[in-house]
Amino acid sequence: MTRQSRLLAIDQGTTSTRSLVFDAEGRLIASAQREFPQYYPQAGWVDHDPEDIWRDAIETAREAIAKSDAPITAIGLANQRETVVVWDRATGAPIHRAIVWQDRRTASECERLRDEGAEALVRARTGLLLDPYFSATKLAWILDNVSNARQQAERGQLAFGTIDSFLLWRLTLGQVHATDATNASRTLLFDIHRQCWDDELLALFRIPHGLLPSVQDSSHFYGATIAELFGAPIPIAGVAGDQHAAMVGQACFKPGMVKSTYGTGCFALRNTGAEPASPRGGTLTTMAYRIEGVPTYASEGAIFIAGAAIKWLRDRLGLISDAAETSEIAAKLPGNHGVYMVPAFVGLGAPHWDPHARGLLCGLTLDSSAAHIVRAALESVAYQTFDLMEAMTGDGSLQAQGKSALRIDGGMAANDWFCQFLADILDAPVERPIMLEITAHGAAFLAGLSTGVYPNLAAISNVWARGARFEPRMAHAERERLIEGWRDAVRRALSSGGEATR
Ligand SMILES: Nc1ncnc2c1ncn2[C@@H]1O[C@H](COP(=O)(O)OP(=O)(O)O)[C@@H](O)[C@H]1O
Ligand SMILES: O=P(O)(O)OC[C@H](O)CO
Repeated sequence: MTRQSRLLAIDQGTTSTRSLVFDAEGRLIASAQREFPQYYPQAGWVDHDPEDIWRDAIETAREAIAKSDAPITAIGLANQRETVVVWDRATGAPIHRAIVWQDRRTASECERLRDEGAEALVRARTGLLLDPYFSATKLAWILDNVSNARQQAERGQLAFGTIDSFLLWRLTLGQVHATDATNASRTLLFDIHRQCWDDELLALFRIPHGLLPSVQDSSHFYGATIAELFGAPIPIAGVAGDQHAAMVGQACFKPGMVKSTYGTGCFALRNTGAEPASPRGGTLTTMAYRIEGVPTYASEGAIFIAGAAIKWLRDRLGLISDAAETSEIAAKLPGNHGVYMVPAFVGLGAPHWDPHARGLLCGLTLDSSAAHIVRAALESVAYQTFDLMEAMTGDGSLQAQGKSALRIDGGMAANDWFCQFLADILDAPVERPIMLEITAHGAAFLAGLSTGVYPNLAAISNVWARGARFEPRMAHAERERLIEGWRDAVRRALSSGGEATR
């Protein structure tokens, strides 16, 4: 291990962009972060301005590099997944705002394709479902709705990418048009078994092949940044979708290991090894990571709203002024008083996959207070995780997977009350690493792996360090009662009147 190595991770998330410098022992040396605007042009639509993302990526990277005590060995990128950017190859200018993973504008197109019987093909090739969450229908929407876009795409004048591809293009001034296998696996266009773009899927979604980036390993030399950006070229040596980077950051390298990341949404991934698991109960089959050409697969449960519910309490309801207050507010209550929140603000993801579900608060009485609503928001994220585990294992327990602890990270993992409640509801221990910036850590690890900072995955496992462990301590009957109350609330929120759609 090279002692003076410094790895820069750029973690481009849904609500903020941050750059962090780590040393080879995994210590955080420097960081910088910016929140950026969210655009909601219509109900259920969510856009980002790619220029905001580019500006923040560069500014935070420059700031972190300036604070670093040694030169940067390599850069790793982690990014919000599925979000679509289309840009002009000649100018690098986006032709439309980025359409964000949370955006539901293509729900009816997905329903049309499902009615035509396309879901079996999609499920078999990609491990995913026909849901507006994924990239393909968003990309087709841009081609169909921006004047001349389809013609330009067919003439090879445009490029498509998830956020990683767009940043790679800009960092290398158009020399690199690439993505990694984890990001590709979220587009609905990539065959996860053959590890290539799939012509039948491209035809189904009407996507010209010439738009697509090349697909590389997650740990790979992608190219070097142009010298003008950071004073000297720096190799870009790792790329992964943020949830996959978190798998690496949590050192979930053995089959059966599970991590759950609580940022804007919550994404639980279980390593299934060299073979893709058959999807069950509304979970997805996806890549964990791809290293030296060898794919490692994962089962995934995706919850669209986790920390975003806490942000909503702060920004829209004004019930709190800081997310961190929620831990103490919830802890002061003896119970939830029968109040539940189903934060289906953008529909429900796994295991229900109901884009038309909408959020609700229920069980309110004249006794209910703001504190009950705050607690209900925190509780909802734990119940949703239980639903994911249940979908993955059949009974909600982590023990059923032969592993006893769930490794968690992301903004909400800082909340002790939430961590304890999660352990109680899952009836399993929850482990939180010392380093909560696990996504960025994973991106740095991937860059360090391809530049010789780490010889192998075992060296990365050695860097992972547990910060806290929460043991389940809730009585069985209480847990059952709470989960039953949650199930009742979810039935009310589903658009199909209580039946899970898949
Ligand atoms: N102490 C806390 N308790 C509950 N939620 C929190 C806490 N701190 C941050 N959050 C929530 O976590 C989210 C930020 O986490 P982060 O991992 O930075 O998200 P992202 O990468 O999606 O932008 C925000 O939605 C915020 O509301
Ligand atoms: O920005 P995050 O951390 O909420 O992650 C977003 C996911 O990648 C969407 O699939």
